[in-house]
Amino acid sequence: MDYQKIIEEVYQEVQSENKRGKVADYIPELANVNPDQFGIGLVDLEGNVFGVGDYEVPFSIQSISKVHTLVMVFHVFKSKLWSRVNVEPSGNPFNSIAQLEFEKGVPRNPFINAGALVITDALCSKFENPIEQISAYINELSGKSCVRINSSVKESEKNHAERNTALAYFLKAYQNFENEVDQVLDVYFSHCAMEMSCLDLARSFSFLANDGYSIFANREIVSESHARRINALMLTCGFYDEAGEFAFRVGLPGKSGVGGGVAAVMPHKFSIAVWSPELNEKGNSVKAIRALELLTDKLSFSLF
Ligand SMILES: NC(=O)CC[C@H](N)C(=O)O
Repeated sequence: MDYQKIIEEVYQEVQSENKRGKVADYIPELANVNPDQFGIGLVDLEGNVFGVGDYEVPFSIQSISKVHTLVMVFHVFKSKLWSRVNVEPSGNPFNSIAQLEFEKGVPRNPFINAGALVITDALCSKFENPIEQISAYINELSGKSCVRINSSVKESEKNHAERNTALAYFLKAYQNFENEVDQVLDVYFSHCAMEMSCLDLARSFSFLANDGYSIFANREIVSESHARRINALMLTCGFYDEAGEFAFRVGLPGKSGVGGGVAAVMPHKFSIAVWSPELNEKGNSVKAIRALELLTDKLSFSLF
């Protein structure tokens, strides 16, 4: 399979269609990125890498980091975690407050903000220095030291943290939050403000395409059955209230972030990350989703 040729074709087609969206500005620092950037990085299970466009430019991974933090806790907490977070698609925006109250403080899934805050809280209970642990973990998955926390993005989000702070206090009111709200939010904003390139991000997701074994870390990260469950969660919940649409159009487990990135896996074949900062109204990258749709069309396979 000539992945390089295929992603170059996809890149050209998406560029010529030039579908536009709007860069996230509720985190003001994110609005300062050049909206024309666009990159695709793909890694196969032998470790061959393929890339086109801005695939080596670091960008803000935002909610894609929720997959890494979930994996860290999945391993440690096993089934106990699932009394604190559900595994159902939310059908609501990622920062919905109404749904959390309606469901009595148990978030729908680990990828909406409320669920990710529970996961980050669990990491704070487990580790003395969670930020360092998360960075080291992602570096290990990528097989190199590539994670950098952009402190301007972190501070920018901290200064506009009303909704996430409200979600954290709601969780605390329902006794689903063990640590101090400010401490957990600081760790959460830090992992959202991590920057990586498409290529390094694709490397960090490779184990999910490979039954849990990372060829970059040279070890089993999670068991084969856990890898299947994490992929199921990405397929059903990875794109918030657009998860159905992504499964319909693309058909791969994946996760988006408001920095404009999408990471996805084709089990037993490859992992891929696509980045373009302009978003649709659901907070997902317009060009990244289109690129993945064209890719699975050209490959004539997806999960289905
Ligand atoms: N969907 C996202 O990428 C949201 C992440 C962002 N840091 C937030 O908490 O709002």
